Amino acid sequence: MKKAHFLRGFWNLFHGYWHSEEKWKACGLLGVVISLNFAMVYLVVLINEWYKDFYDALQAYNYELFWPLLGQFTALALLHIVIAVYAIYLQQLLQIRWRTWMTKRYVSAWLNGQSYYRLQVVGSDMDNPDQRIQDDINQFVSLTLGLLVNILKQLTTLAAFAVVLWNLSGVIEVPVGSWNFQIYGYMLWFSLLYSGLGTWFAHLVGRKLIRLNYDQQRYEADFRFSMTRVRENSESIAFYRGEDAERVGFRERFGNVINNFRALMRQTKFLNFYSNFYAQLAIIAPLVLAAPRYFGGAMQLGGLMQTVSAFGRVQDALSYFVTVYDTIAQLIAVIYRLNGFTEHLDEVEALKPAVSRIDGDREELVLAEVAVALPDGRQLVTPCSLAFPRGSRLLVTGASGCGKSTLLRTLAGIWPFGKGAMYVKNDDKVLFLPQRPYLPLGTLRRALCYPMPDDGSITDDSLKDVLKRVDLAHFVDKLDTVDDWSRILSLGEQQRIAFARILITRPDWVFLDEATSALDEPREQRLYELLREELPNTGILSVGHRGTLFSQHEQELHLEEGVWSLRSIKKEPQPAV
Ligand SMILES: Nc1ncnc2c1ncn2[C@@H]1O[C@H](COP(=O)(O)OP(=O)(O)OP(=O)(O)O)[C@@H](O)[C@H]1O
Repeated sequence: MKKAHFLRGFWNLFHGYWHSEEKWKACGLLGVVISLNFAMVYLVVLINEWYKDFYDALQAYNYELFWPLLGQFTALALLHIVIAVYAIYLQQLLQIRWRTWMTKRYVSAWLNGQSYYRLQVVGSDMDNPDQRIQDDINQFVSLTLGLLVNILKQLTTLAAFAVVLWNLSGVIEVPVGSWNFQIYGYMLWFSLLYSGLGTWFAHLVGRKLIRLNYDQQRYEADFRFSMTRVRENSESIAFYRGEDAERVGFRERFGNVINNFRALMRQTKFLNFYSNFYAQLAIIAPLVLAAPRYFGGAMQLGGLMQTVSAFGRVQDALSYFVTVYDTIAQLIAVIYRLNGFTEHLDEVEALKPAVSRIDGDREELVLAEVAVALPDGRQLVTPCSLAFPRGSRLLVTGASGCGKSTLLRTLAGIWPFGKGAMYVKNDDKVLFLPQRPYLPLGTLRRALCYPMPDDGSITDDSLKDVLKRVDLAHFVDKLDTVDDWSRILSLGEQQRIAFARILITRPDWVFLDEATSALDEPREQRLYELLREELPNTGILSVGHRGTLFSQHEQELHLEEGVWSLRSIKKEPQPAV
């Protein structure tokens, strides 16, 4: 990612929370966290001064100062402990608030306008939205806050100890030929040079980690996702005895995880060699540099110890960017992924529904020039204009793959390719039933009421009554049983639950996409008759292949190679009983 892209990407993700309704609380909390960190730096400066007094007292065998100085240290250390604990606690508090805010935003963007579905339709869901929301937001918030607070803390440390080091360094004379150069604050210059070079080398070694970290997360998520799919489709795979095929898939995906991790290990090894070497060298460097002044008598033991400690602090502060390289690499990868996800969400959000619902005062449902296309622009159904009176029944037929389900998706407003309008009466309820009903996790009551909340607004008696009507009387005592109902109920039973939902919702129009495909024919007939008795004014549009469906409908909309035709269905005379 280019630097400008990275900065823009960072800003896109960062600024929202800090301009939100929570901004004042967030700024207040951040202010306290930063102040506590500054206080810690101040205490470390005091401890550094204490070093001088303490070692000078030791060198002078001054026992009278020994205990008071230890007492002073204890007080400083205790204060430091309390501040350090609260600095982290409050930083975590800010982190959880920020994460909550961002997660809410992303979850609602993902759910709004059926983006979760559209991402799949346009093929952009390859990159695991669940991981973006659950893991990447968390990482973004914790890494950003950590970096922000630490950078400020290290800069303050640098400034404070640069002054200390400058004052302690004195002057060193460097003979060059016949000249004697006097260098003021030479220890400070040396530590700046040392860390500057260190950071640059770390960049050379560490930059490959950015891409590798990004890929690692992606490969891990793909591997996890492939296993989730096996769990979700366990029965089909077990019937096919598809274990070997799955094993091959797992091996490939896990192979990607491992190969990338090996590359990551190699690169991290180089970086670790380098950063450890760098850190060890930083221990002896100040001793070597201060030695001439100490042995020359210009500095006491206290001064030497204070110098070593101050050099270490300046060193730590400057080399923060060396040790933190890995974190920055991770943050860049997270920013890259989250921005990619945001862009995909924006793209699908910009896709308007192909067919818009227009509310009016007509008593019928009217399709005006409804045409359906595929994502690549090919036309699937040519423009179609029809009117259905309230309570009428239309059967959509046609060869497999001709576009029946896609026509229903278009009318439901979830398919973004095509055009036209659907006119319905104000506030008419329209319900769409897919072939495989979705049953949420939880109680049977919740599955039955879905997508309405199971808040008790529908009485137990009416739920039980509906269950009996759709031939699920044996489940009436299980309304409050929590389970994965899509695993327990057969597909036919799930389809009967979906019919039960129609009776509960009482829509004005219902669109059924092969919603009885798993039922035996007598049951299918009974359910359609039940709808006729209970909801005589509800218009029904069904998609299906079965011949038995004809007797339940009045008209047939036949699709053939994108062209539609409408005909009435003649009722066969009923045999005399
Ligand atoms: N997301 C998509 N991207 C590209 N093509 C798609 C997509 N979804 C569906 N199609 C194509 O659209 C065509 C119509 O599919 P659709 O599911 O509407 O057929 P159908 O008539 O309902 O078939 P069936 O009777 O087998 O259920 C198919 O050729 C299918 O491959």
